[in-house]
Amino acid sequence: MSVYTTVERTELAAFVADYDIGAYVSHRGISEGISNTNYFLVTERDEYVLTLFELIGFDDVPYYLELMAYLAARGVPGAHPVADRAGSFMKPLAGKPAALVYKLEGRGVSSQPSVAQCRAIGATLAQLHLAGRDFPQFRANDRGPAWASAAAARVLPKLDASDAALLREELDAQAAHPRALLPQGVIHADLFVDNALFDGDRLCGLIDFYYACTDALAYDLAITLNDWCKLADGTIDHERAEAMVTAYLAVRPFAADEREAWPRLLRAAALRFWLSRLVDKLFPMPGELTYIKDPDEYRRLLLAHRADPWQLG
Ligand SMILES: Nc1ncnc2c1ncn2[C@@H]1O[C@H](COP(=O)(O)OP(=O)(O)OP(=O)(O)O)[C@@H](O)[C@H]1O
Ligand SMILES: N[C@@H](CCO)C(=O)O
Repeated sequence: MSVYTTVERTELAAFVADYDIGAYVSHRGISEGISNTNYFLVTERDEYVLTLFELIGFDDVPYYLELMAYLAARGVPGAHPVADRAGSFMKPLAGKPAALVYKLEGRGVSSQPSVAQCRAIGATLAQLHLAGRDFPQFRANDRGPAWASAAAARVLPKLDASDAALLREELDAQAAHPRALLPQGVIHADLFVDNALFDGDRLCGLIDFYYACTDALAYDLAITLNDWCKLADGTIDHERAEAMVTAYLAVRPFAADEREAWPRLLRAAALRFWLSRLVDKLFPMPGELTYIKDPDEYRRLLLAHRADPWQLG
């Protein structure tokens, strides 16, 4: 359920009147999604998604919306925010930061996407990285190395000896090769299967840019690959993975240092979600909107990448 803030018809009709999008017709809550309140909104002119940000503050929301507009203007298929008559993408609604984006066609894909879908995501991620190169704003990764050390300090006392050793070893291995030295740019940072809409094998667009930041570009491909290409047993489906990487590299070839770092980046990406899921599981926040996903999925993936490093030829 993802309607945390209820908005009444009259309130929304007044909100819509600040935009040049035709008069309010109807709205209904969207059940998918975890962090924000989302509604489908119909006006006399078109259909939109209205998001009320539950966990992101007024100061932070504009970065994401301006990035989404910037990427969409450069042809990256994805959610495109709508500006109000004053030119702003964000407006307060029910005391929360809120935004309208154009509704994309398509629907979410299954947890085991097709090879063609993986290829489309690889190519589009590379396109996003190229399009974002000159985006003028910088945002540090909230889930970067400093966060990882702090998160590890919290969870380590609660892990068994073997998991604690794995976590310590992996953090040390990653710290010895800082990703900050690799080519940097805007990354999506959470391009999981639930953040892309497809019509069959045709990609309609990317959504949920709310972890986007500046970080190593190749790391973003590693995050994406881990989710799109993982099998239920925690190993990687090589056919899907090859398709995604080949499609990415055809648009944006890796530099030599990215190729060398690749096996380590796959581990870094697995570590990041193992850690965030561990924190959510071990320190559930009463009343907080956290849906707990299985940390073990990512521990298994980390172990698989350590046992079978993928060296790019
Ligand atoms: N631009 C869009 N066009 C069509 N549908 C959208 C769009 N944006 C969001 N949706 C729909 O709304 C659902 C929830 O969106 P989203 O995943 O961004 O939720 P969230 O709560 O903001 O994020 P998260 O799930 O990461 O916490 C999506 O699964 C999708 O069905
Ligand atoms: N994609 C994340 C949750 C939302 O960021 C995960 O699966 O752990």
